[in-house]
Amino acid sequence: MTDPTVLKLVSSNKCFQGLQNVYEHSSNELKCTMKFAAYLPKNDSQETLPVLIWLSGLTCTEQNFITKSGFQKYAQEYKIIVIAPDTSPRGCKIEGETEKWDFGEGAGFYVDSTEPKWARNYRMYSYVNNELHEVIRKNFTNGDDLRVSIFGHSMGGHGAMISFLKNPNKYKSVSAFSPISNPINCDWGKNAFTGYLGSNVENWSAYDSCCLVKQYNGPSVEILVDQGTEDNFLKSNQLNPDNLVKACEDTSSVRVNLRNQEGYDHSYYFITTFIGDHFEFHAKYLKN
Ligand SMILES: N[C@@H](CCC(=O)N[C@@H](CSC=O)C(=O)NCC(=O)O)C(=O)O
Repeated sequence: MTDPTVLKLVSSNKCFQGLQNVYEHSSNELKCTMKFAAYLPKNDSQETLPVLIWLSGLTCTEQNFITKSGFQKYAQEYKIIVIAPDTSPRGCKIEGETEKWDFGEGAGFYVDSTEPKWARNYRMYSYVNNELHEVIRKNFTNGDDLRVSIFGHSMGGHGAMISFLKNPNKYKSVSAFSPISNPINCDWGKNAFTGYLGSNVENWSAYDSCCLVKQYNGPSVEILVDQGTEDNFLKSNQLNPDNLVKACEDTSSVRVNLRNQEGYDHSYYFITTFIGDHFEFHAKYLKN
């Protein structure tokens, strides 16, 4: 086994005084080489900075968020390290892995697969919530306790929500852009969960935010969700944010602040418009 915390620097670009870096490392969870992006704000103090993990959507790599969202301005302003991993293992030579854009490579759905064909490599849930935390602790902090929050877009917005709801002790806050809110009830989710988790739908609820809010036992939380009203994936019932709002009505400990943003679509033009609000939201929790 190689040490996943040993990083190779792939690229480094100065951006808003800090550095936008991309690293490569050998993942034990995914059994392949993975890339992830790390924005490191300029930090003249000795203080360990808090961390925000971004999870991207279907078809993305570690590049989409860092090249399209313009988040670096806010990461430097609030002095928050931002980590953006790839969305699946790559190059595992699994038959059919690259045939579809919404399953396999680029579409790990942030679950730990149980179906034998995928179970060895497709473990994005454990990669994000365990291995990546170890990598961050060893490389980007002074050994201090981690202060980490999590957010994401679409498949990654849902990945952020389930990561938080299953690990309230690991994260300070959570937010999402256009999340696939109820995957067990939409075509993308049904297809991916059948492939990764098998056809027994009872096994799917462990990775569905609408089911998880009902079992949530952490401290009271508010999830910030931004959703564009002109989002084609909203119109084709892949996202279903109202199901999440409804699921939260039955619990007192999870509240969703769903902001329907008039005229915006599913793209990074939407994300870049509201990314500053999400940094302001997370900074409140990370700095306390
Ligand atoms: N190829 C697809 C569209 C794929 C797409 O829109 N992906 C979104 C995330 S969708 C949910 O997870 C995305 O973030 N794309 C990357 C980008 O840079 O925009 C199609 O043709 O419909």
